[in-house]
Amino acid sequence: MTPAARIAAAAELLDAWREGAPAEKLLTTWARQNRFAGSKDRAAIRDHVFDAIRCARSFAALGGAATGRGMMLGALRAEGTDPGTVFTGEGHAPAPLSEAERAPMPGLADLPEAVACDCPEALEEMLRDSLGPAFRPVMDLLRHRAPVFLRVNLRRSGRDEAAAQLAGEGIETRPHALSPTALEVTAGARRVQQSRAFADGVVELQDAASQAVADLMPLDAGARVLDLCAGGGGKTLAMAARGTARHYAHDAAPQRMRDLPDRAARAGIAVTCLDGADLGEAAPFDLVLCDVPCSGSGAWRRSPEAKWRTTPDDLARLTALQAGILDRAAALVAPGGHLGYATCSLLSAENDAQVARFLANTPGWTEVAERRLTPLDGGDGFYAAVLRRGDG
Ligand SMILES: C[S@@+](CC[C@H](N)C(=O)[O-])C[C@H]1O[C@@H](n2cnc3c(N)ncnc32)[C@H](O)[C@@H]1O
Repeated sequence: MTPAARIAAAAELLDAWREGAPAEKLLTTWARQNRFAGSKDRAAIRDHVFDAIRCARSFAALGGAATGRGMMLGALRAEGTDPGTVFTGEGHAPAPLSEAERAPMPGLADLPEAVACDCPEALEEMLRDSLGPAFRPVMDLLRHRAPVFLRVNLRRSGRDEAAAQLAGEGIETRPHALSPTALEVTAGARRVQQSRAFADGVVELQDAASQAVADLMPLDAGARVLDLCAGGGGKTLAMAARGTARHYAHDAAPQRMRDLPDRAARAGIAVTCLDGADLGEAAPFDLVLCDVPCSGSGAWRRSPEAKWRTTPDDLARLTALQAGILDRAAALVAPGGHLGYATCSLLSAENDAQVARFLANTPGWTEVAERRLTPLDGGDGFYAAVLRRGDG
């Protein structure tokens, strides 16, 4: 496919996305229906679609229309390409520009701030309140792709040795300050999952800020640790690689943990998965981590659709769910033990306000650590707090 044909395909997919279809599903269906497209075409179209979703508001404004065509026009203008050189109507290129589309359009600097930085209207006030002076730089970063990070499994290798092994497989990395286990991939990211280092459990794909959250959790030798919202087990594996605690994982949707046994085996780690009925019997734990469901606003670079589709009602549902999980988790912690609370959200309502509510309503608990990370720190936005239960 020519570059212009890829843009035409992306514009059509973006129209369907604007109607509410999930981008991933649209891309899969498109690939199935257009078998002539090679892997490079599919990757380029995917990049166009996700880049445009990250910047949906500004690209539509720069392109003069909230349509797939408008967004791709805006994308070209944002990168300084004259859209007339692509929208030619030749071959499979998009139809030539209309007179209105050829008229001078505003530049990014002329747009209102919230449009220029692709802030969702529904959450603008909350984001401004939560981020304060970091609002604009954080929102600007969320318009771009996220870096790829690896977590080095210190049970298998040191960070420098892992970097050298990866370099031998054509994957260039550099250490990242967010965690002693974090490597940022600077070249060869697409090779990671086929690499020997990955197959042997030397490295896992994990955002550096997610690693920093796991680092914050207190793990004494022999401690019983429950990851209450384990999902795929990213935090469980990161914690378990650190020491000699005993690790348990649970998720309200157990199918989300289906890959955890294989990932744990690859990493040389023992994790016991518990269903809801087993939890009470296995309690109490010395540490319970609740990495709760949230808006995902800290990870909008990776999952940009949520930026436009999260409503204030969704947020109200999420904060109620988070409060319930925190209360339930607290009951599973042994006296003198710890409760970890984590989100990948930038919003106070899901973060410090949630912890403040818990502390105000639950006597006998104190906060012993807190970390707020935004993409300005390099990784995704994350919040983590560690609370200690009194001995009494
Ligand atoms: C943010 S994800 C966890 C990500 C995971 N800890 C990781 O690092 O890969 C939140 C998880 O919480 C689970 N969840 C939702 N409600 C829950 C509940 N009431 N109790 C336990 N888990 C719940 C979801 O199924 C989801 O897998």
